[in-house]
Amino acid sequence: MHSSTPPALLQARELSIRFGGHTAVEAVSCDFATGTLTAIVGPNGAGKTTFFNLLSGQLAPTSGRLWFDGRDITRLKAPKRAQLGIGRAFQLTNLFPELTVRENLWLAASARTGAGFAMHRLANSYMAIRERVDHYLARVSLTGRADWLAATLPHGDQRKLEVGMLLALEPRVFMFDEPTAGMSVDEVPVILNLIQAIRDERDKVVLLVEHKMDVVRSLADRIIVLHEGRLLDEGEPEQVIASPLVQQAYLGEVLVPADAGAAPEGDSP
Ligand SMILES: Nc1ncnc2c1ncn2[C@@H]1O[C@H](COP(=O)(O)OP(=O)(O)OP(=O)(O)O)[C@@H](O)[C@H]1O
Repeated sequence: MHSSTPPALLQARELSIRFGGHTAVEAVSCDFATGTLTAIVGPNGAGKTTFFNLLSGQLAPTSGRLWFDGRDITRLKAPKRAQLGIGRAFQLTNLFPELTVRENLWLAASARTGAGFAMHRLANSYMAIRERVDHYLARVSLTGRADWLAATLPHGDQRKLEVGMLLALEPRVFMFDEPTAGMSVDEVPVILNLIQAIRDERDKVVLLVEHKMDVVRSLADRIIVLHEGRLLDEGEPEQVIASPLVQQAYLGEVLVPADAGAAPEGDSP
């Protein structure tokens, strides 16, 4: 009856969603344990974004169940899941362009507190939020631009602000959807370092949808591969990427670098 390891923080069980006659995600079951960074990969149209939407609550499954911290959250909508601690960075849609960087972070930081109307509690809460905003401003290297309107930031800084807002929400599950998409080469390491730092804290679940295999290799402890809506394989990145089944699913998309030195089949000495 008693298992030695605690159950994973987030557990998907037989999650499926159909759009009309098309099953975009089919009976996907997997666990996401605290302290791990899982990359969700797969060819175009494999169901990665749809699966992410099922986890964050943007979509409700046709069948299956989702558990968070022992609670069945299958029917909870995205805002409620966010409140429980499932935070997702969207591609810039979470920013308020007419507010400053500091104000954006303030909104995220204050979303976690419920100070009520008692003055002393409000003052304490105000000071705590101010401290957190300063902390997250520094963490995403935006202290010097705290008073800029979000709309006027360069693209890379907007992405940093978005990660900062996610950090300020202090979730237990961090979801990143192609976090470096559209960023210039010199901006990419800043975002990757931030994600790596979250991963290295080892007390969060980090989920990443990512096409770039070098990013996956450098960050992920584990990969899950979706193909035609199904879970094709899961495990350690190098092992999964090298699997013939996964290679075949990508139908010629290059997953293994040219220097991997794979000999043709049947070419044994
Ligand atoms: N709202 C929807 N209505 C109908 N079909 C949809 C809907 N959303 C997704 N699909 C279909 O479900 C399948 C999976 O799409 P999804 O966007 O999740 O794939 P993906 O792996 O994220 O692809 P990509 O890597 O190209 O972003 C696709 O065939 C897509 O056309």
